[in-house]
Amino acid sequence: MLRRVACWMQPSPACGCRAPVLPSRFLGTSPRQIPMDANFHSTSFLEADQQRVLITGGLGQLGVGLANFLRKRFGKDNVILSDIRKPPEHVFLSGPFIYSDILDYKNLREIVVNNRITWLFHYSALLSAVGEANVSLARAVNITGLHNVLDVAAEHGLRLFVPSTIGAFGPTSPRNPTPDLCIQRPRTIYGVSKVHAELMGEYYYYRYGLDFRCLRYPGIISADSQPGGGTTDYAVQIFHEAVKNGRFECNLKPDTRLPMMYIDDCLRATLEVMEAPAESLSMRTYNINAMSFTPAELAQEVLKHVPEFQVTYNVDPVRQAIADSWPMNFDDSNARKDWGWKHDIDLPELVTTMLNFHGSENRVAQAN
Ligand SMILES: NC(=O)C1=CN([C@@H]2O[C@H](COP(=O)(O)OP(=O)(O)OC[C@H]3O[C@@H](n4cnc5c(N)ncnc54)[C@H](O)[C@@H]3O)[C@@H](O)[C@H]2O)C=CC1
Ligand SMILES: CC(=O)[C@H](N)C(=O)O
Repeated sequence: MLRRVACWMQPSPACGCRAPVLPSRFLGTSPRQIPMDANFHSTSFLEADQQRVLITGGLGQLGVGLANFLRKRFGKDNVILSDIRKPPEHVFLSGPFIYSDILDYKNLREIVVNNRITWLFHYSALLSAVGEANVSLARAVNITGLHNVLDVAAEHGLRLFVPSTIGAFGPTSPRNPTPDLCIQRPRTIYGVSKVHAELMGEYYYYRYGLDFRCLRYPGIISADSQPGGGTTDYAVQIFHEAVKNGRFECNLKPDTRLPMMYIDDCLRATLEVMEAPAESLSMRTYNINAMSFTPAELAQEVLKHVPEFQVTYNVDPVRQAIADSWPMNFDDSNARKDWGWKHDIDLPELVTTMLNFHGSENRVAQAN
């Protein structure tokens, strides 16, 4: 018995004992358990080169950008965006879109089978602030939904990417900097569900051989998509308001320091870790980082381009309490060492890029 348990505690089944079996719900109506090496989902070598990708929760801040990015790599028709919301026309016309509710296991399985999916990027989630406003929904989507995704991925031999977050740490974690491995006792349902995702993914890797890969993202800043209800949202909204109104009311205190990243770096990191050779990964979950700033520092940088810009502060106590428990700086040295992670965009380039985007949008809007 002890020998069997020890087998799935090792990353590779080198000990010569039986391959691990899949959890029982993989078997549909059959009571039998099928060994993982049964190979009933085998693909030819040629097919294995051409990934077929599914993105869940793809209509949020990050999913459409990820789809565009992956379509350049794998071809438009090989990347399917999915969500429970109705896509805007430009997204619907830009490539395959499908309805997928991650709480519906059979629907998820049908999509994976019918589309011969090989890689799954699991983006569906309720973020930190909306999660606190609706804990039971956050628990369902972020935890039960994850279980469905893990099972489908393990059953069909998918490579699975699940993003985690700086929010997976809490007030008892070291905050400046926060290493990959340390105490994780988050105080939000979002953070708790992400720690759960990290641990379950790692467990499925050791137990069932699931190729689970996970990055802890900092707050992500994007120009052409809106944030979905998080604590770091201010760092996206500030640019829109600076260009449109010349002023911004910030819901965090001026000295609240958080790790942040421009979306292009985030999406590149995501593809890089998915393409990294398995032997280069010493862990299944990595911190990634680019920059770290406070609202006051960000406002100062914006002021260099918009001299009349004014910031006021009207602190949201829920978001402030969350931010005060999160990392201030993120230690991503393992990602840099293992698979060569390197960010491109620092604060000055971020501000120029964001203001240029919103400036040109504004000029187009005024001209029309
Ligand atoms: N945006 C950020 O700053 C960061 C994001 N992340 C993670 O990256 C992922 C993507 O983030 P965002 O795009 O910002 O999130 P978002 O909140 O903007 O989008 C999440 C999407 O999930 C969908 N969704 C909700 N319930 C669903 C269900 N039952 N079935 C299928 N889809 C459902 C929503 O309709 C929404 O389009 C999330 O897992 C998030 O935790 C991690 C750290 C930072
Ligand atoms: C950092 C995140 O995970 C997200 N943007 C949030 O603020 O909830």
